Amino acid sequence: MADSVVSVAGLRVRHGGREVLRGIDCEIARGSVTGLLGPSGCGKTTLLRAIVGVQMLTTGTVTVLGEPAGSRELRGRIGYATQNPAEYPDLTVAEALRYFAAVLRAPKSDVDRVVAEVALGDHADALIGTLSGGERSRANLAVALLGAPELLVLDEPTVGLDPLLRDELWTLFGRLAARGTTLLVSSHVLDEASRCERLLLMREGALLAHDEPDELLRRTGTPDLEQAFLFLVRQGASR
Ligand SMILES: Nc1ncnc2c1ncn2[C@@H]1O[C@H](COP(=O)(O)OP(=O)(O)OP(=O)(O)O)[C@@H](O)[C@H]1O
Repeated sequence: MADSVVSVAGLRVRHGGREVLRGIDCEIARGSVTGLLGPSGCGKTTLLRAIVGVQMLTTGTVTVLGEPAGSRELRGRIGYATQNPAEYPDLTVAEALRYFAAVLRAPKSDVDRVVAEVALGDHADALIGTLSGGERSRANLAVALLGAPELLVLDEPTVGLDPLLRDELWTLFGRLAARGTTLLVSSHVLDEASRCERLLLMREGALLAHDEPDELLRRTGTPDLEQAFLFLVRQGASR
């Protein structure tokens, strides 16, 4: 791919004697929103961790922004929101963001920007320990947006959010991509897939497809992405 931000080749990862990534090859283009979709336990978080550079690889290579994943040079160029963030219940949202902005050497003005982007303005002075689940996941996302990283890796950022907030976040992802940010967003909700420019469909540690949503529907001859996923699973099973 001409301008690929992430390039994964022959990636295998074992956890406790079991192979959880079984030979992944994929490329992610600059300024795109790529959805990583698949059922719980299929290996999405392990793949994201490999891209962010915090996962031991068994074999294969992962290159990010031209550097091996995990390189020092990549610090500050990647934003990562995990599913289980470290939480600071005794800090307010703004205090926690000011702390992370200092650690990441992001400008102070970033705090107000990211609070507005995740629509947490009314809760900026609330203690994190008092936030609802959805507010907490938006605070977590705000940390990943500090410093305007080139690549954003978001592990299930919309879990527990109501449909309106989910829609607002997907609109934000589109806006960030339009500015040139590359986003890789995992989800196990297939209806979110239609909001992505490209999809990585995953099952049992392998990629079933790496396509645009429309192309996937055309290729499988199915009316929606859920049916397309089932078609690909059954096709794989019958081989
Ligand atoms: N540190 C670990 N040690 C042993 N097994 C692990 C470890 N981390 C993950 N696994 C296993 O690897 C598999 C893939 O896990 P992973 O978290 O990557 O899946 P996932 O698709 O992100 O799931 P979910 O959507 O539920 O978060 C699972 O079977 C999980 O139990």
